[in-house]
Amino acid sequence: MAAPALSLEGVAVNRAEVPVVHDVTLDAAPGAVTVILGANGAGKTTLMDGIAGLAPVKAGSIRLDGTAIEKLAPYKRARAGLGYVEQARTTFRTLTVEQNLIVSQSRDGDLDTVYKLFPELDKRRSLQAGYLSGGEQQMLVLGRALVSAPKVVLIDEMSLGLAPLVVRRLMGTVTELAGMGIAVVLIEQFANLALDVGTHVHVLRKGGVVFSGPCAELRGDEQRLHRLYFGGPPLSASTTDTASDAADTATTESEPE
Ligand SMILES: Nc1ncnc2c1ncn2[C@@H]1O[C@H](COP(=O)(O)OP(=O)(O)OP(=O)(O)O)[C@@H](O)[C@H]1O
Repeated sequence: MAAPALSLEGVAVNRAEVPVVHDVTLDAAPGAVTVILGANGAGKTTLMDGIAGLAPVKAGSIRLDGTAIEKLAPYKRARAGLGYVEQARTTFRTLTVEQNLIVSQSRDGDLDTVYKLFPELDKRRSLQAGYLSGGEQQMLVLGRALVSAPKVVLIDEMSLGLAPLVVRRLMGTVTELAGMGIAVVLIEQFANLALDVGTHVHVLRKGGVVFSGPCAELRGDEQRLHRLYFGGPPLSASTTDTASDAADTATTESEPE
């Protein structure tokens, strides 16, 4: 694997003084999609907020291209190359599509790349963002992350409330972002869609990582995913053995306390 663009070691994140995420260690490689899965309330958004500086990191280290960022203000993390596509799908509704992109643009950011990726936005450059459809707004949010010329993009539940066709279209875009050399970290409610575009996956339960391994190992295995999300009796030895044999990189699976 290439040297990680984003590297977390022993990270703990609080919400309103309450410990939510604990001891998370993971890497995200440039040019790859790293998937974070877990049930509602597992701590996925809290982890993303911790990485972006919107929730306090109480322990551990977060490195972006080798530089520690866990103590930096959110805007400094953004400047260092961290893009964050939040669940809230925020745009400046009264600004045009183009103005929305310009306010997020960094010196190295390129609007043409966004318009090429999203011809829908190209056609609506002069339209106020508030008039865009849900899918187009999500494209604009992704576009805003892209014009900041990021090394890493965190994407939190971009499919929320969107039609399946639009979600598939956006998943294709995620692959294209990785193709540009960006390290993408993807949280997604539709686990199988995420596992299709991802290379590595980490499953969170009760704020801790209970599985880390190749996406291929969990793809299509609803039973195993369900057990990882919610706990339960261990799978039969033969099932576990087969899955482990298929893995081409290290897999770890553990139970939270
Ligand atoms: N601002 C907050 N103050 C206190 N507790 C919070 C706050 N935000 C989230 N939590 C709690 O932290 C835990 C993790 O929430 P989080 O949103 O990170 O989970 P998630 O895995 O992203 O869930 P979902 O898939 O539903 O978005 C939950 O128990 C939640 O109630």
